[in-house]
Amino acid sequence: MAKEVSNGDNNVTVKSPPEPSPLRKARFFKANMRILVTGGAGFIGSHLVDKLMENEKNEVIVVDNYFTGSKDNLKQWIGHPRFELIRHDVTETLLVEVDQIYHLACPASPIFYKYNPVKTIKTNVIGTLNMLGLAKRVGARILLTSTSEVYGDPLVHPQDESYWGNVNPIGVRSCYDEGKRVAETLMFDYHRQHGIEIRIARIFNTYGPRMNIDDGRVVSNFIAQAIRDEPLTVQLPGTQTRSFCYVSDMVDGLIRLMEGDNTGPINIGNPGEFTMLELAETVKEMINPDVKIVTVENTPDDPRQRKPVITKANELLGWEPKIKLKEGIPLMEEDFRRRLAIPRNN
Ligand SMILES: NC(=O)c1ccc[n+]([C@@H]2O[C@H](COP(=O)([O-])OP(=O)(O)OC[C@H]3O[C@@H](n4cnc5c(N)ncnc54)[C@H](O)[C@@H]3O)[C@@H](O)[C@H]2O)c1
Ligand SMILES: O=c1ccn([C@@H]2O[C@H](COP(=O)(O)OP(=O)(O)O[C@H]3OC[C@@H](O)[C@H](O)[C@H]3O)[C@@H](O)[C@H]2O)c(=O)[nH]1
Repeated sequence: MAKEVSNGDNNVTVKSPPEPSPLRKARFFKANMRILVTGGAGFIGSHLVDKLMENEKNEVIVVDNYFTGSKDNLKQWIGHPRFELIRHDVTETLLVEVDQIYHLACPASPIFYKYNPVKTIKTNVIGTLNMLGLAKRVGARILLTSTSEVYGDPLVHPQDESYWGNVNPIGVRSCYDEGKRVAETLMFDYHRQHGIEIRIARIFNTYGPRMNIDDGRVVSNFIAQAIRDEPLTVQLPGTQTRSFCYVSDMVDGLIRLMEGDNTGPINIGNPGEFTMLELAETVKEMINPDVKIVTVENTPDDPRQRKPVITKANELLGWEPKIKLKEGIPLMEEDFRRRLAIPRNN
């Protein structure tokens, strides 16, 4: 039977999704939602797990290969009766019975995704194919954490979801940004061809506690450098911009998207836009006014500007970010100081 599903802009007719497990309708079945989080041992994934575990009706299964994630991020849940942790690589098939899949597994920091680009693109393509196959078999709804990197080095500013992007298909970032673009394509093909219930979030730069200290992304770099009294390394020209979203706002947006009726893609990010020099100045002023700011060489294809239009998230999900950069930095500083064992002097 055909069903109308909205992608926010226009309605497309798709097949009904596969039937969910009969257990969901069983009379004596405990009304738990079984939720799979791939990449759940990572930065955003572990915060998402914390939020999902707050609901006593949720059972959460995390699969992760620990490439950039860590069991430490989930230590409060290990041994909990509603929680399960599986070491698994999403490029291999997975057989579990679940109702929802949050598919996050993929290295996100440029230094990590460029480390083994063939593995990164396999994770994005084969990994997403495997998770869609699982969603089809068990009738689960699946959410993909896509990225603002699908807009490449954008020629349109700020970026809304109708922009198709300006991406180098053969560059050093392509394993990630083209990988995510194919992952989005696979999501829509499974949706149209097999009626899978899909959700696509285009995440803009997100920061917060629990990021790897040596993750390599700009906010974690600057905060760790300021705490260690090392120069803040602004990559040239320094006028390139990003828009930074605090992780609790991100998790709220992802859950709203999963629970809502729209397939997306929907931008989730904080429209507050900063140059990298401004970010360095802010971190210096807030954490260590004596620290030096130096400029260093950049890497190829670094996007020159990025800022989300979040009208869709606002209107369709009732979502907007709450935490400003100047409120988020101290929360991250506290976490980094604890992990680095470097207390504030004053
Ligand atoms: N943080 C951001 O700014 C941002 C922006 C846009 C999109 N995203 C997307 O959000 C998701 C999470 O990002 P994050 O910042 O938490 O990164 P992260 O590196 O902290 O987390 C990624 C997790 O995926 C796991 N993983 C990687 N490859 C895997 C594989 N083949 N099989 C199983 N697990 C695997 C890692 O071990 C890690 O735990 C990613 O899909 C990323 O592309 C993040
Ligand atoms: O030490 C640093 C690190 C980075 N930078 C600059 O900071 C900007 C942001 O770089 P990051 O490495 O934090 O992240 P990018 O925005 O390039 O990519 C990110 O985009 C969104 C997600 O999909 C991923 O988390 C990641 O790919 C770049 O312009 C980079 O040149 C510095 O100036 N100094």
